[in-house]
Amino acid sequence: MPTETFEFQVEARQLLQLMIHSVYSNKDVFLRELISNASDALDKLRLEKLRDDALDADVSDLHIAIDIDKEARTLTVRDNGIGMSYEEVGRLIGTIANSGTATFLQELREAKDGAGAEGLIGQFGVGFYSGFMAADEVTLTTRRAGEDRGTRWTSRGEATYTLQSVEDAPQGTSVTLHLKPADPENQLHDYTSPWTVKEIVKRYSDFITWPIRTVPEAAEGAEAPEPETLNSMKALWARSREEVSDDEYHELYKHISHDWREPLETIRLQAEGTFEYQALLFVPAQAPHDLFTREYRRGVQLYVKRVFIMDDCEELLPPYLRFVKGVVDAQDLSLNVSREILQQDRHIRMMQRRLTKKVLSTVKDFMAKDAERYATFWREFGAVVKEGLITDSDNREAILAVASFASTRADDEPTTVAQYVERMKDGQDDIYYITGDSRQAVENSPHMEAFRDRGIEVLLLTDPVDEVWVDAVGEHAGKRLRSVTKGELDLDAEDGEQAGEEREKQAEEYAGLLGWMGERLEEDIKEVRLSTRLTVSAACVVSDAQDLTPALEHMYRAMGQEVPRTRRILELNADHPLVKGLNQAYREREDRDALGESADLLHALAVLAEGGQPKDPARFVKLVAERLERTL
Ligand SMILES: Nc1ncnc2c1ncn2[C@@H]1O[C@H](COP(=O)(O)OP(=O)(O)OP(=O)(O)O)[C@@H](O)[C@H]1O
Repeated sequence: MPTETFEFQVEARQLLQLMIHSVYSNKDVFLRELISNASDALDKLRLEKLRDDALDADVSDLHIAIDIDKEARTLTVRDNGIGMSYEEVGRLIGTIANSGTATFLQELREAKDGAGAEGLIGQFGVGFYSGFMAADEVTLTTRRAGEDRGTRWTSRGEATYTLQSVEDAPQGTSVTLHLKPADPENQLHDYTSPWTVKEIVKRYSDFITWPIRTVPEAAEGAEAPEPETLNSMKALWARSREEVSDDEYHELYKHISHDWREPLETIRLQAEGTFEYQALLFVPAQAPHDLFTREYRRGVQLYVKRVFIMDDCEELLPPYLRFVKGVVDAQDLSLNVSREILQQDRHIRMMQRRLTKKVLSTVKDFMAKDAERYATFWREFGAVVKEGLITDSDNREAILAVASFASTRADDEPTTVAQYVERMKDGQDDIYYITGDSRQAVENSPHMEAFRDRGIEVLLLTDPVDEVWVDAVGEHAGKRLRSVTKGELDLDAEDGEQAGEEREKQAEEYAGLLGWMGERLEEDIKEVRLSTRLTVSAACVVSDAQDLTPALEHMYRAMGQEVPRTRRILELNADHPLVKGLNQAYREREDRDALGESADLLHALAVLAEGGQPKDPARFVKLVAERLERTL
C-alpha cells in the first residue's frame, strides 16, 4: 500500500500549533504522557489475552522501553502492548474525539496567563500530541496484537500526517521523537541524556506497574550494558501511607484522570476481612467541563489482584460522586469479571456503600478543618453532590450535613441547613428558601419583601437541581422546607389582632376587584388574592404548595415529559398606590375595557419580576408604550 497523506482535523491542527508554540511550560511531561499511553496499551493486551487465550500475541515479557540515539537525536518510547490497526491509527491519532475541543480552544485563547492555559490543557487529554513540544517530527509505528501488518504514522505537526502500511513492525507501538535542539532556558532539556530520562521517569512514572527499561550509557570502548529498569513498579494503593509521597500520589492521579493539575484530596481506604480491597480515590481540584454532559465518563479503575480490569467502573461510586477518580483493587473478584456480573455483585454494592461514606466523611472533614478547601470543593462539585439528596435516601442526612447554601444572612458566607435551623427565631416553624437563576434575581424577587422586612433568613438556591431536592428532602430536624413563592404565607402571628382586623376590612373592600380580575385572568390564574408577602411591589405570582414551580415545569418539558400547565395565584399588595387606584377605578367606572388592560399589565409585571416571560410579550410592550406615551 502506498503512503497516504491526510490533513489533520481543524481542531487537531489548532491544538498541535498550541503544543508546538507551547502553552505548557514544563516540556518534560511529554514523556509521562507517552509512557501513560504505553502502560494502558500493556494493560489492554494483558486483559485481552486473559479473555481470549487464542489471541496470537506474546505476553511473556510485557514492558516499556526507552531508546536513545544521541547521534540521530531521537528518543523512542516502545511498548509491546495491544497496538493499533491502520484504521485505529487514523481514527485515534489524526483526530480529536473530544466533543468539547472547540470550546476548549476558545477558552485556551482567552486564558491570558500561562497557568490558566496549562490547567485547561490538562482537562483535555492531548497526551500523544504533547510529543510535539519536544520534537519537530514524530513517527509512530504500531502493530495490533493478532494482526500481521503494521502501520506507520508520521507528522511534522503541521497541516498533514502520512499513513503507511508496513510489513516488519513488532507487536505493540513505538513512538519516535526527532528531538528539537535542547533549550534549557525554555525548559526544553536534553532528552538524549539517559540521566535526564531516568530523572523524569522516576519523578512522573515510578508507579507504572510495567517495567520501564532503558540502556544506560556505555563507558567509552565498553560493550553496551544490560537494560536497566527505571521504575519501582509498586502499586501505590498497596503501600502504606508513610511510604508514599504526596507527589507520587499526584502523579498517579494525573495518569488515571488525564488531568494535569494536582488533585484537591487523596483518599486511601484499606478494607480487610472476608472481602479484601484497597482503594485510592482522588477528588479533583476543578470540575471537568463535561461533568454535566451525557458523554462524561464516570467511574474509577478496577483492578483485581494488581491486574487492570477496566476503566470507568461505574458500579463503585454513585452518579452524584461521578467526579471522583481513582483505583480500586479487589483481592477476591475473578479476573474474568464483567460489567454484568459487577452490577449484580453483593460485594460490589458493599464496596460502593463504603466508598461513598468515605468520600462524604472526607468532605465533612474539609468542612470542619479546612474552610478554604471545602469552599473550593463545594463551588466545583456542590451542584453534583446535591443530586444525591434526591437519589440516595440512605445518605441523605450525611449529604445534607456537608451541603451549604447561599442565604440572605450574609453575602459571602454560605450556611448549612442545620446552622439555619439553629438561628431560627422563636415562632418560626419553617425553613424558607427561594429558587431561581441567580442570586441577584432571587434576592430582588417581590416574594422576598415580607421576609426582608421582618428579618427572616431565606436560603437562596440557584442550581437547577435545587428545584428538585427540596421536595425530595421535605424537612430537616422536624422543620419543613418551604418555598417563599408557594402557598399562603402566615408570617403574621406576631402582627397581632389589629393586623387581622385590618386585613378583614381590606378583604371586603377588594372583594369585587379580586373576583373580577380572577375571571379576567382565568386562563392563567386560578385565584387573585391580597398578599401578606408584599411591602414594596404591587403584585406577585405564587404557586400552590403542591404545584410544580414554573422552572420545574420547564425542566420536565425540556426532558420531553408531558406535564399539565399549572395555573398560578396572583397576589396583590393592597397598600400599593397602583392596586388602590385600580380598586377605586373598578368601583367607580362602568367601562371595564381599559381597566382590563391594566389588570393584564399588572399580571405581566408580576411574572416579569420573578424572572418569567409575559404570555404575549408583543402585546405587553405595546400596552406599556401606549401608557408611557400618555405620560409625556
Ligand atoms: N502506545 C499506544 N498503544 C496503543 N494505543 C495507543 C498508544 N498511544 C495512543 N494510543 C491510542 O490513541 C488514543 C489517543 O491517545 P492520546 O494520548 O492522544 O489520548 P488519550 O490517551 O485518549 O488521552 P490522554 O493522553 O489524555 O490519556 C488512545 O486513547 C489510544 O487508544
